[in-house]
Amino acid sequence: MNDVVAADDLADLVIHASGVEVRRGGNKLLADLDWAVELDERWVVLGPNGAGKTTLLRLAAAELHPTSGTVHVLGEQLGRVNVFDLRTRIGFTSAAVHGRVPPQERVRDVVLSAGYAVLGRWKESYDRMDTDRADELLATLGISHLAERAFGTLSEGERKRTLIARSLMTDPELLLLDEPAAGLDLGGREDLVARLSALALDADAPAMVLVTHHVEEIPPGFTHALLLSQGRAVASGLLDDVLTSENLSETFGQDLVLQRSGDRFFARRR
Ligand SMILES: Nc1ncnc2c1ncn2[C@@H]1O[C@H](COP(=O)(O)OP(=O)(O)OP(=O)(O)O)[C@@H](O)[C@H]1O
Repeated sequence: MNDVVAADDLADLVIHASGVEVRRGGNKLLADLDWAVELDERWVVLGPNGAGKTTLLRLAAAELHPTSGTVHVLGEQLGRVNVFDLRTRIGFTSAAVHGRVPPQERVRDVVLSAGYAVLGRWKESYDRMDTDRADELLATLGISHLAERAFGTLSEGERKRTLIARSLMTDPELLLLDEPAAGLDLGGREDLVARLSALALDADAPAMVLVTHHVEEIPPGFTHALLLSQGRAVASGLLDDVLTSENLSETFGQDLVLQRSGDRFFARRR
C-alpha cells in the first residue's frame, strides 16, 4: 500500500484491510480481503458457517494479526501498535466474552467493570460518573430492572443486552457485535434488532460492525454490507447495492430469494 495515500485515507477510516490473508493449519480463513470502514458507517458482515466472519471481527478487535497484508484499526497498524492500548478504544461482544463473565456478577457491575477492563468486580467503589453512565446504558438497552440481578440468572436475550451495554461503557470508537441475536427467540430478536437500530441511527454512536448469518437480523440504520464466503468477499459496499438475491445465493451456495419489507430483509430458498 502506498504510505502517502494511506496517511490521508486512514484519518477517516476506522478499519482498513488491504490484501489480507489469515492462514491456520494450512487453511485460508481469509484471503484477498480489502475492506474499509468509515467513521459514520454501520456494517453488517453476512455469510454462512465457517465463512471467516469471526476471524474478520477478531482482526478488527485487534485480537488477531493477519498472516499477510495489512490491517489498520482506528488509524493504527496491527503489528506496529500496542494492542492493549488499541483494545481500550474498541467495544467487542461475542460468545467468548459471554463465557468469561462470572455467573454471580451483578448486572450493573458487569457493565461498570468494562471501564476498568476487567470482568468481575474488583473495586468496592466506582466513580459516581461511571455508575451514572452504566445506569444510562442499562436504560438504553431496556434492562434497568435487572441491575441488581446476578448475570448467571438472566435469559439469553438479557445477557446479550447486558454485554452490549458493557461494550458501550468505555465510549468506544468502534463497536463490534458478533452474532448478537444468536439464540434469541422471535420476541428477543425483534427487541434487540429495534435497540440496535436505535443505536445505528444515533449520530453520536460509534462505527459499528455486526456479524450475522441472517438477513432478518439486519437492524434498520445499518448502511453497508460485506458478504463473505469461504474466506473471500463475494460483495462489499452500500447495503442496498450489495444485498441482492444473486449475491446472497452466491454467498450461501443456494438459490435464494431476497425480499424486502419496509426497512427489513427476509430470505428463503427459491
Ligand atoms: N485455528 C484454526 N485452525 C484451522 N482452521 C481454523 C482455525 N480457526 C478457525 N478455523 C476455520 O476457519 C474457518 C472460519 O472460521 P470463523 O470462525 O471465522 O467462521 P465464521 O464465519 O465466524 O463461522 P460461524 O458462522 O460458524 O461462527 C472455519 O472453517 C474454521 O473451522
